[in-house]
Amino acid sequence: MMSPKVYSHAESADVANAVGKHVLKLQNSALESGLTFKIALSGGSLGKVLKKALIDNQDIAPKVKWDKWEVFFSDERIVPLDHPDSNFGLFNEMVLKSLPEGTTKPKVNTINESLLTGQDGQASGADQAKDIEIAKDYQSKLPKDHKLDLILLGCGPDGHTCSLFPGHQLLNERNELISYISDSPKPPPRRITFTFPVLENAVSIAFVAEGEGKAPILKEIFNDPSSKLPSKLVTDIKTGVDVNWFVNDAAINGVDVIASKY
Ligand SMILES: O=C1O[C@H](COP(=O)(O)O)[C@@H](O)[C@H](O)[C@H]1O
Repeated sequence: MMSPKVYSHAESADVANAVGKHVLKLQNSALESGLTFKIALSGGSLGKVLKKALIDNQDIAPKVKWDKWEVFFSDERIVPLDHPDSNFGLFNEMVLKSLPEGTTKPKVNTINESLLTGQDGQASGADQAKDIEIAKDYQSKLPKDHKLDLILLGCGPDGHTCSLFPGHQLLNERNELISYISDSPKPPPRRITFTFPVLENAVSIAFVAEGEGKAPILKEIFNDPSSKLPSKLVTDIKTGVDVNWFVNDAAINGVDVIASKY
């Protein structure tokens, strides 16, 4: 089993710089042996980090080979793509819309909007059959070997990652690569998410977590070997995935972990 590496910096800009350098490293290594770089993104606070790392950082931005990227989402909310809750929408607003004119856009795999029900897809009387169809459709977009070069993850204050929540039955899902969830404790309730078989098959996984608000959950993840939090279970994946954490100093204050600079 590879042990997770933790990279910590005091400032947010330095965390973003470290994330950007890691993305470039994985991008370049993927393109040495293949035609595309397959990366999965998350929502939440990651959007701002991606903008700082891939758009604003002038050392990194010119080295991103957007035309060779194939983008997936580690989880997505069942809402239209321009809805404020959409993880694609966040990436679009923060990153895609900021790409310099003339840049060839990456191939971005979104949920199939035509399968949404109700005005915003979250209408009461939600259609479970449709959610299953949306998950299956998204699963069909994954690479055949369901191998992603890099999965960027967040860690919620409750320890959730992707849309895998503490104690939820989806933590045990082994048959589907993409599952739907209709009872997410964090709104919106209807989502789709990667399951463990996809996470376990990645080349590399990188968590990004910042702020003192994340310190209590990082304490549990790193100080309590018996923790069953989703982010802990992913950190401890034993299939040879290279797992890294990119944090700021405030997030690991009091956490029993040896961190280095990237
Ligand atoms: O709901 C979600 O939350 C997690 C964590 O978000 P953060 O803002 O605490 O970083 C995110 O990774 C996931 O993609 C999103 O759907």
